Amino acid sequence: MHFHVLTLFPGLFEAALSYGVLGRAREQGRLGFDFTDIRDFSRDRHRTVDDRPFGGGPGMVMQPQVVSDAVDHARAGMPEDAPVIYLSPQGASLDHRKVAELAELPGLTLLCGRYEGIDERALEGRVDQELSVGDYVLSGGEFAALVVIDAVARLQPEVLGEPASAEEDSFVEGLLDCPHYTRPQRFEGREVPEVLLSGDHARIRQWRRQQALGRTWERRPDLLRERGLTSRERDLLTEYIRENGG
Ligand SMILES: Nc1nonc1C(=O)N[C@@H]1CC[C@H](O)C1
Repeated sequence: MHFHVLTLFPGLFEAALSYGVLGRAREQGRLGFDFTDIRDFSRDRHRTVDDRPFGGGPGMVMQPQVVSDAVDHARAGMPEDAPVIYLSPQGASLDHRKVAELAELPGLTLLCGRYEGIDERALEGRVDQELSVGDYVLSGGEFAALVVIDAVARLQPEVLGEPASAEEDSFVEGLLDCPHYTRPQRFEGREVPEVLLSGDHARIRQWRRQQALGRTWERRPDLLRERGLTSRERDLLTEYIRENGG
């Protein structure tokens, strides 16, 4: 999968995408990245990219011509059906369903704003989707773009060492993840749940599913309401609630 990032700070991405599974996938050619400095498309000798907002008010707005030309440059090198996505609080909420949808695409062009944002005419003329990583305001779209890249890239085949782990992540089944343990068996007086030491894989699978159901019920009941439960899951959750004094 190929990503083209449009930003005023291309250097910010180099280090962030050089570590862990993403760094390895990049080295192995399983993920491709291009970074374009939006400022390269300014037409004045001061390389200006922003200006004061019409109607007054605080802050600055990114100019439509600079942004539009930068998007055109990026789009020319991307597959036809690679959407241009603008990161902004005004966008649709990024969730697992949206991530899974984006992961099916041949590529993504990610447009990162700064200041108060980008002139609306550039967005109307060049942007396919607006996405928000949360209901708060960041200083730029770059960290939001990194969230999208990480979440989408890890769903690509062979990016994760063990593909199964992507399937078992939180939200894949609309549930939060179960708790995880490693050595030592006893830490500060706390034991690893006996079932995980049993070697009984069917029992372990059931316990993990029950823990995921229970934690989702306790911490994110909204996800359960949205997802619904099979009768088997309902039985597991009922037993969890009984055993955990819910
Ligand atoms: N929340 C978010 N999800 O995606 N992007 C944001 C976000 O806060 N963007 C900033 C708003 C103005 C500045 O230009 C960049």
